[in-house]
Amino acid sequence: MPKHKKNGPLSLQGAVKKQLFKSGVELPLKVLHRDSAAAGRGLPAYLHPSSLQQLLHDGAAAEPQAQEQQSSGSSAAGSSALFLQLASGSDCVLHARACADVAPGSIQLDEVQQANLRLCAGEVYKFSVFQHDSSAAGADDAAASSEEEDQQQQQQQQQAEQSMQEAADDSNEDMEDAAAAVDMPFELTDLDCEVRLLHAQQQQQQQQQQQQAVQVDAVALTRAFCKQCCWRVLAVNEYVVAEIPGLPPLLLRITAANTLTAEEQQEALGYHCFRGLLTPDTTVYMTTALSQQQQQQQQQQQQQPGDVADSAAVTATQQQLLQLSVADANPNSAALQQQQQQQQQHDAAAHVTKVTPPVQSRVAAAAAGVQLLNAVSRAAAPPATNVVHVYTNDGEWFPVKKKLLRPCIALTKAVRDSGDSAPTVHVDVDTLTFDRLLIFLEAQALQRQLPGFAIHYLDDLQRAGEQLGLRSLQEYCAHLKGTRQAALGVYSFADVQRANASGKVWLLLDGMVLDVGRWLPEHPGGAAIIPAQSLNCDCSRFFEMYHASRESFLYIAEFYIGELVPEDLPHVPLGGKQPPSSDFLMQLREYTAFRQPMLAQLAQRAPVTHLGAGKARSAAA
Ligand code: HEM
Repeated sequence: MPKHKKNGPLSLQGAVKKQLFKSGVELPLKVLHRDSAAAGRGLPAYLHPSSLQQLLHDGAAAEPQAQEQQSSGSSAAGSSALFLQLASGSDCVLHARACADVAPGSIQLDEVQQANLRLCAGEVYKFSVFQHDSSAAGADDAAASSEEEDQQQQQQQQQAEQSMQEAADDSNEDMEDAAAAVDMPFELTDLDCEVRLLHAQQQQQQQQQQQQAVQVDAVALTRAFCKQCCWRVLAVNEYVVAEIPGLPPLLLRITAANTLTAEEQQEALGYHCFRGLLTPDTTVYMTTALSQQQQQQQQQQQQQPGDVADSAAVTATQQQLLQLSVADANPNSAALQQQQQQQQQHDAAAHVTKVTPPVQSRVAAAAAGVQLLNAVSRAAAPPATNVVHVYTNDGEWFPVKKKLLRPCIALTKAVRDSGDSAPTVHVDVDTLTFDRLLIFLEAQALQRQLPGFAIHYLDDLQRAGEQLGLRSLQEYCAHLKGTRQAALGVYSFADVQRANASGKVWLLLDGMVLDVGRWLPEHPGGAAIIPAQSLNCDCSRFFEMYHASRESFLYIAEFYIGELVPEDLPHVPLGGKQPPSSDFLMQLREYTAFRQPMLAQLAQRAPVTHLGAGKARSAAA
């Protein structure tokens, strides 16, 4: 079971999701500037206690979701700390506290907070209480919570509260309260930060004269960062300014955030994490930032065959990463000692050279203004085998989870490929259309609201659906265009026989009519067996015999074109020597609940009393 089952990421195209998510009371607040260099870095946003109360309590008559927010926020009321976000939706989440010195109706933010939220001092913006939408977790996480999960969550929460207690010092008590305010919503497993000097240009000029970069101990930096940000919500591309005594201020940019482990990510569908809660269990990776000019130089170096060794060395520096848990911010912690021991063992085994990078690396780091010492690389991810590498007709490449592509029946072979490396397919679809197709697939897989594509994209999308055998997309586009024909029908046995005689391949499976013609070349059992054995009969028994797994059930919806008129059922010969088992039929019906609307319509219509060819056919959907 995924560790973060209920506390998954805010995922699926953050912007879209944020719009769907109603955020309760929206309070206009005027932004007041606070000089962080003078007041101290890493302080929360401050607002007047009355504003905080308004945010928490004015929404008494709000919608249920908003009320839920009130209750989650009310625990923060006592401690006068909470998480806020822009009402219009923002990735960055503010940790805010009440302060009587701030004028009512305003909020005091330092320059980093303003930059993160793209706000100008003196302007008025609407804010609301932030609440993590746990329903946005991956599809696999969408299931209702079982007792076991609840217990696990309680345990996790107790553990977290305990470690929170341990990690607490005077300066982060407020942050704990704020974390409690959103009921421990979504913990980060790991986070990547890119480091540079805050005042890079000025510093670089000085360094150029001195020909050296500022040397930063990655361990000390991580400790400082974690101490400042523990129990705060951090978002990708958010900036944090960290200070280490004796060094100029450092600017950290969050470059990646994950609430699932690498293995869990492999499994999860539609996982797009862009923010989460930093906890004592989060692993933080640090790397130096390369300036644009350096990146260009690096690319040029890589293009020159003779310089391969040099460019590799520069890349290695860029990849210098630090892995350190927040809990290890305490130098005496057992975890740190254990990790150091493990690291020593690992280094001895892997012959990792750290601390002193090669000369080229030092030059690269110097240009970025920072040289990280004691950096350790993130373990390389194993090659993914659960993806298909899809190349679009304009040369773009998408690694897509096999599970997500399953409804694309034209890709069945690739999806079912069980080789050691991920299969590659080329599709005659352009990048933008394929991107939209993926959004559709993801919404469909996660049972979310389907995206409302603009009318001018629909033709391309419909064609892409046809290309990839994605019927649901074809139908959806037709539906959006308002030209949807009666896609599903009620067919007589004679209709089916006639279709098969005309070269189509229509199967009858427990009363369902399935058009599998275009898919035959992709059928894992081969293209020949179905037409040879299963036309013009009920193929339920063959289906049961040949398909040991239930995977084949998952495809049926893609072929479903309607129902056989019930009166004809007794006249359809059975394929195979005996009828299908009742167990099989029960399972089949469980997997084909999509039939229900058609069956309900059939139950209401007047019975047909003869086998009149074509007469039974009626538009049903
Ligand atoms: C909508 C109709 C069908 C679908 C979606 C379908 C799907 C599949 C799938 C996914 C497999 C891979 C093995 C598995 O998952 O169990 C498979 C294998 C196979 N199918 Fe089908 N199938 C269909 C109809 C049929 C019919 C009607 C026949 C026979 C008349 C048939 C014969 C086979 C055979 C012989 C294999 C290979 C079994 C093996 O290697 O053990 N299939 N099919």
